Amino acid sequence: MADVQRYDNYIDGQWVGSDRYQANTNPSDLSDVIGEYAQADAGQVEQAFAAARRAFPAWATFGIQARADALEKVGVEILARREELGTLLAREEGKTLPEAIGEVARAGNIFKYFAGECLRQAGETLQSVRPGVGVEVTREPLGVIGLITPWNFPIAIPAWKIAPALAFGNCVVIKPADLVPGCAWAIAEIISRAGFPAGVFNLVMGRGREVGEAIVNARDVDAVSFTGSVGVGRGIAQACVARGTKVQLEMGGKNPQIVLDDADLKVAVELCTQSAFYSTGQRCTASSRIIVTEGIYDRFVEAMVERIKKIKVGPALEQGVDVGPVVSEAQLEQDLRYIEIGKQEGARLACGGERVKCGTEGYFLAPTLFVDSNPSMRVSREEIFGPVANVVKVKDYDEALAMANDTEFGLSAGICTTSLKHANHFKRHAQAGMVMINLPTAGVDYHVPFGGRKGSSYGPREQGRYAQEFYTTVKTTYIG
Ligand SMILES: NC(=O)C1=CN([C@@H]2O[C@H](COP(=O)(O)OP(=O)(O)OC[C@H]3O[C@@H](n4cnc5c(N)ncnc54)[C@H](OP(=O)(O)O)[C@@H]3O)[C@@H](O)[C@H]2O)C=CC1
Ligand SMILES: O=C(O)CCC(=O)C(=O)O
Repeated sequence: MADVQRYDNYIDGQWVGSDRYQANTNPSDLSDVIGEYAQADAGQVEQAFAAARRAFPAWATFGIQARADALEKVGVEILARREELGTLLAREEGKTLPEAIGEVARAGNIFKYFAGECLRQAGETLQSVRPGVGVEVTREPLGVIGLITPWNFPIAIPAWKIAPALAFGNCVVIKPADLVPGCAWAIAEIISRAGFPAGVFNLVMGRGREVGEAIVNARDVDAVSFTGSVGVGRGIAQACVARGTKVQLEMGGKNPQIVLDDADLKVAVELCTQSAFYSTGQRCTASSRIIVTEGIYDRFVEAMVERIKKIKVGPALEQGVDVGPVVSEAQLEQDLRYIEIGKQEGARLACGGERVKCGTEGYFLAPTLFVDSNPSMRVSREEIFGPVANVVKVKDYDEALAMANDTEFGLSAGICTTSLKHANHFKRHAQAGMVMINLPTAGVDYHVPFGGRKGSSYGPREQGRYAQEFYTTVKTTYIG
């Protein structure tokens, strides 16, 4: 471990070391240590907030051209380094290299998009109901924002929280997931050279129980944006609401993917494979709940199993690999536990279910499909967050729709059909924040709203111009 590089926190424009460092390990090859990353303590989190608070008044009124230029610079550099950063992402998280490069490109484009948003901020001018009085409605930054991000999108999710926060004039303290600090550190390093004043952006790495909680409970935090598990998200919401701190949560999903009798079978199989297994199923938009009408059910299951057998599982950086490893031992244990639960509940295991041996020691799991499941099984109701999906047979569209909506979540919902009538009806009646017609439930654009209903999300949407709802506050001015 002698030549493993150490990476520090970034506070008030300085790289700050720690007495504790955590190894960042490659889930495709446990002998590969990417680096050692500083673990912040509560004192450093406090310093980061104090620096952000000091920087806020000047940043809030910084010229919009200079703000846009700095964000544009970050986006351009991320895009220029997409292969290098994609390799880092694939190493630390386990996405395949093409997926990882795609995610890096998404992050670069997000910074460029929000560079443009700096210049597009607009208000409204109205007449007052009182003669001779004018009314203006404008938006202002909130102050200092705490950002807590998960491991499954190590660069895109930090980007889609950092970029709007800074674009709209806020200062930031971010804690990335301890499993994958490398990409967030790389963003911080780029930001450190892009022209932002000291204290505007701060990176504090470490465990959620320590650094995450210190962010949520910081005296100086004006708002918290979180993506991760339902349990942690709800705890953060309670702490924030108790203090009147604005909060935004993106959490789990149990996204339904309906396949109707009239679907194009090839299209249906391909998009269900994408939804369930690509990115190792580790997406809150993944679909592990495939609902199929009885006329196509047998043909669908047979074709799906054939397709899954062609999926190549292996190290994320190996050419031709479709599905990389599970991110960690804990997540692998969770996936295997659900596979056992599915078997005990009486779902039929059509393929997968076991670990896969590759040339390196890593957390490889075969894409797993349960069939003949029923909707009350835990594998049909609970988020697994791995390459594990199950298929349920229904009579017709009406039953499929009712089953799709019968969940505590509401992030993404998909339908595969050639019927315009059913597609239109589903678009209107699916209880989800995002609806996909003849497309996988996962895989979203960066310039349009992202978020869900029910237990999946809380607070305003992320991404695109809708991001301003969370990152700004509205002021109404009356002019006599
Ligand atoms: N919706 C989504 O996009 C995601 C959903 N999940 C779901 O969550 C499950 C568990 O994954 P996991 O990584 O443990 O998710 P967590 O919710 O634990 O982690 C998300 C982020 O929150 C931090 N965190 C953890 N505990 C606290 C806390 N008490 N206060 C403040 N921040 C905290 C984590 O820190 P750290 O991990 O560094 O300790 C991480 O940065 C998955 O199996 C999946 O079902 C997971 C990831 C993304
Ligand atoms: O499907 C996508 O493109 C985004 C998914 C996502 O944001 C998540 O899993 O947290």
